[in-house]
Amino acid sequence: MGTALIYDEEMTKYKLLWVDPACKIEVPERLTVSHGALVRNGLTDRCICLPVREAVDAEILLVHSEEYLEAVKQTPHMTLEDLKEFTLQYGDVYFHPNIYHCAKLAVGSALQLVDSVLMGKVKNGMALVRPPGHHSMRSAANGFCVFNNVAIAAQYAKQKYGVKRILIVDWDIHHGQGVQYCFEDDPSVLYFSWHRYEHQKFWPNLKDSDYDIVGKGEGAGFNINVPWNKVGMENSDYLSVFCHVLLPIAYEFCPDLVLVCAGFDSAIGDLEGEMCATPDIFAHLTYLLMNLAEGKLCAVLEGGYNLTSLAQSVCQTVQTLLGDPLPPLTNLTGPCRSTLESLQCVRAAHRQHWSCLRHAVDLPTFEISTIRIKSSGEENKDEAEVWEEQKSPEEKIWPEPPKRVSPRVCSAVVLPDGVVCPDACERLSSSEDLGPHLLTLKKDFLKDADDSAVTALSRVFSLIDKMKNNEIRNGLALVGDAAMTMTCVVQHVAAEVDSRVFLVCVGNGNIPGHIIEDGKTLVVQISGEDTEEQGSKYYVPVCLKKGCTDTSGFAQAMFSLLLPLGYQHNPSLVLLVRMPGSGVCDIMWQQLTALLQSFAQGHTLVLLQEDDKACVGPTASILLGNPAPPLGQLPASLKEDAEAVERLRSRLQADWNLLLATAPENG
Ligand SMILES: NCCCNCCCCCC(O)(O)C(F)(F)F
Ligand SMILES: [Zn+2]
Repeated sequence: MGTALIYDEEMTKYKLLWVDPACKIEVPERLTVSHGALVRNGLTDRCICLPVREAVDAEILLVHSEEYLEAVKQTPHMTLEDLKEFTLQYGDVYFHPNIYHCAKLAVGSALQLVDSVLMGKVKNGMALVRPPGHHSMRSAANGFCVFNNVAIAAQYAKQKYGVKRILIVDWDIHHGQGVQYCFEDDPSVLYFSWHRYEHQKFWPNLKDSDYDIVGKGEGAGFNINVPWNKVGMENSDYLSVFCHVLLPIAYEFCPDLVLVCAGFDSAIGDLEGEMCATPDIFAHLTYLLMNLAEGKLCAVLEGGYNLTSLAQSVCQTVQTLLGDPLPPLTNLTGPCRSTLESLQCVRAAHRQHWSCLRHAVDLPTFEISTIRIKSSGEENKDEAEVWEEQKSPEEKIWPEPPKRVSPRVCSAVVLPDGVVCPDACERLSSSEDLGPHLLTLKKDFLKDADDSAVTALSRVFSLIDKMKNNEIRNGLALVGDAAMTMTCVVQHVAAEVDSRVFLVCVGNGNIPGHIIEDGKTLVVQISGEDTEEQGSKYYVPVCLKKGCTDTSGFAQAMFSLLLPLGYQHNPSLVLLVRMPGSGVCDIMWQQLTALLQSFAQGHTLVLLQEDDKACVGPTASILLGNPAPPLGQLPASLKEDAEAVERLRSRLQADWNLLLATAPENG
């Protein structure tokens, strides 16, 4: 199944007709440059382009009041003066004779996208729309928004398809208060938003946007606000919020559909957001959401005002939806202090609502956001602050996101004769010669191994060589001795200068010390064996009381340990080994295999032990880019497991600061 793209140039046919500094950034070119970039990068040809349609009244009334809809209906016939008059009743928004038509198309585009995903015609998609939607409320336009495209899409999905749980992720730099108000008492819609807040000093200046607003009544816990109290946030900040807040809760919630308020004013270069995250971060944010709801993800454009970073971010998002390998994220320096304070506060506010947070170390709730803004007048600001505001933020520059090339072959496999090669995988031909390096290895490691083991190892090595040359994206090998093969592979790869291996070992089995000491190989071992005391900076033994059968403990280790470590290690190869008798369930194994494709541009080598040949099919399915099945709503993990993971994180976070989720006590 493909990726839908919905766009129509009709939605460029309205603009600001008078002087209004607050609205002048919302221009038609936002859509034309975004779509133009997709065309130029050959991405529109790879998508399924769906036609737009106008939303009908009944669909708009899923969220908005009749009186508001009636009022907006009058705008096409208004004179310029009437339009100005009409606009005055709302904030930071403008009307135009054609905006009602475009607003219906924007809603209709979102609904077309939901239809095509939920009817199984496409696997995911993006709608490039204007006017945006997430600020508009039941009876009010606001913040360039007329109808709440994504909120209507959520209600529509519930009503028409009986969707039980919907996750809305709003990565626009502004708080989508319209979405929050629409679902604040609704436990079937989990709304997550991060937004520039600066202790309520930033638009829309609402106390309702703070971290302690968690939803009401039945909806308590289903509204997550992550305030950015400083500008200049980077990729590390965004990733740490995904790893330590959004993903654990989202997996516990287990949505049937994911909607994204895809605003790109949170990217570098945008004068509204003033953040420093680069466009390629959206490739990762999109990917991290694609293993929820079996990949049913609908992204709808919201904001984004720097036409260069907007176009690049849109392309990064669509390329990920199409299944292209993710770009490497370099120099992740870890979250800043302000982010840690926000993380700490949000996790504290939601602890009582989500079991994944229940055992988090005791979290004092910072009073950071109770620093109320002094009375809004200038008189309280010292001249430095006033000057600061008047100084225009300097022109940001950033590198063009790297090209993301899909190798000719996605998945290559090495299987013993008699084991069927899964569809769409390429079996490595047995003609591969025994590389020279092997003969030395044979002496060192394989002296007593039989020829079939040596042959299998030579083929595994050629899988690695093909990944290095980007001839294949990933590989899977069914071998006689997974542990021995693992050791040889690490040895082989570590011998190369700029190689770094991320070894994830599921199940019991000892990891030879010598493969860890050079700092090029980071090992995370998830098992039921208590090997904690042997931990080091590069060897992270996660031991789960009930072993790998415990999905909650396993999932928690995945998000709060494995993801941050993997991002910070930034490997050139991911080696995923399933030890015999690990007890890990297939779905968890598939989720892990999927998640690890965030690293090394998808160059994952999976090693399975021969008697695990039943895992070949399910593993290959994920390596081929199919979404992992849902884990189901996750119960609380065992207290001692959660505490064990927390102890590991606190031991490791000095070396790996993406693990941090609380602000250090000292000043
Ligand atoms: N310096 C100009 C002040 C502008 N204040 C209003 C900002 C509205 C943001 C709208 C948006 O980006 O959130 C949307 F996604 F809805 F388009
Ligand atoms: Zn915005």
